[in-house]
Amino acid sequence: MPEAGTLTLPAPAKLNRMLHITGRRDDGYHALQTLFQFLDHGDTLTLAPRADGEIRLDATLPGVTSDDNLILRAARRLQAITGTHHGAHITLDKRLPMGGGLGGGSSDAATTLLGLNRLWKLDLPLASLASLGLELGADVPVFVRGHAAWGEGIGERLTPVALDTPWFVVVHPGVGISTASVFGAPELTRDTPPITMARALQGGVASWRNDCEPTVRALYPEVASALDWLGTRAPSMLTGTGACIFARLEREEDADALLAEIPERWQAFKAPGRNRSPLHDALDRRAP
Ligand SMILES: C[C@@](CO)(OP(=O)(O)O)[C@H](O)COP(=O)(O)OP(=O)(O)OC[C@H]1O[C@@H](n2ccc(N)nc2=O)[C@H](O)[C@@H]1O
Ligand SMILES: Nc1ncnc2c1ncn2[C@@H]1O[C@H](COP(=O)(O)OP(=O)(O)O)[C@@H](O)[C@H]1O
Repeated sequence: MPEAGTLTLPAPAKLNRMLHITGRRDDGYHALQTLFQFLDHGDTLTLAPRADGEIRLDATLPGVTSDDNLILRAARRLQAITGTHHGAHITLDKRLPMGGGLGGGSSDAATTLLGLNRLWKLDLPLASLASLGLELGADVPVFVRGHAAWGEGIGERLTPVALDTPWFVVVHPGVGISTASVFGAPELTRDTPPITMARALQGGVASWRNDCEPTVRALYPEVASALDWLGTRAPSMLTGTGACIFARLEREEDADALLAEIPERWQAFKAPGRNRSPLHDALDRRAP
């Protein structure tokens, strides 16, 4: 039995159903236009109260010290800005590949912010948690808001949208890609003319593409061969700066059939798309 007051919450993955790079800001960050959608698949966090004000994290991630872990950074920031005397013991069940373009670290941070807001009875509004989250990473606000969204700026200017919700097969081609390395590549397309959200939505899935894809293909041949392989089975794309790619399928049976065919050297999973984050569904099910 979990301890009274303990919260077990999902930290879902995101997909970028399309991603355009429309420019570069003075601080070096890239201006994006993107459609974010959630998957019903991700990490799980367990948050238990601690009376002594300490924050402890049980999570060993390769290459990430506890102090760098976005979960601990999110918890400490929330403690600092609210001055709360509460503490927490946080456990992470990590399922999402790191640096996969699925936003796992950002989602963990958002689940920490919303979960501790609930556990510590802070009652901070989503807008405050989203701006706090943005300090931790460009992808955190969409996970805090919890709606599929048209994202602009560096992904923090969000307009909720309802996208099609097919099944996806997500393939990890086994290479790690750092977001900074893709955004730093000289050959990256950075001048896609901005479009309106209405045009992106009207164009529909056949018109959606990811501007990072040509650069990632060139730098990471294994991602290129996974995209070529998957693309012969179903419409497929890169998410974020990779390394994960995803195929879109109408039915779960189609996803199962495709999964059965994936070459053993690549990891893969299936999940349905969601326009509302499974995190927000879980919090609603546990009314305060
Ligand atoms: C590209 C996207 C699209 O959803 O996804 P991922 O592939 O990382 O999941 C995100 O915008 C990524 O967001 P996130 O992963 O939070 O990025 P951050 O940690 O804030 O940034 C890492 C580094 O990438 C570069 N960066 C990031 C975002 C951006 N719009 N322009 C950039 O130039 C910066 O050099 C930054 O220091
Ligand atoms: N809790 C966490 N989970 C995953 N990555 C984390 C976490 N905390 C910090 N990181 C760092 O953030 C980087 C980006 O992680 P992630 O969000 O999984 O990938 P992406 O931004 O490509 O979607 C990781 O490579 C890792 O160095």
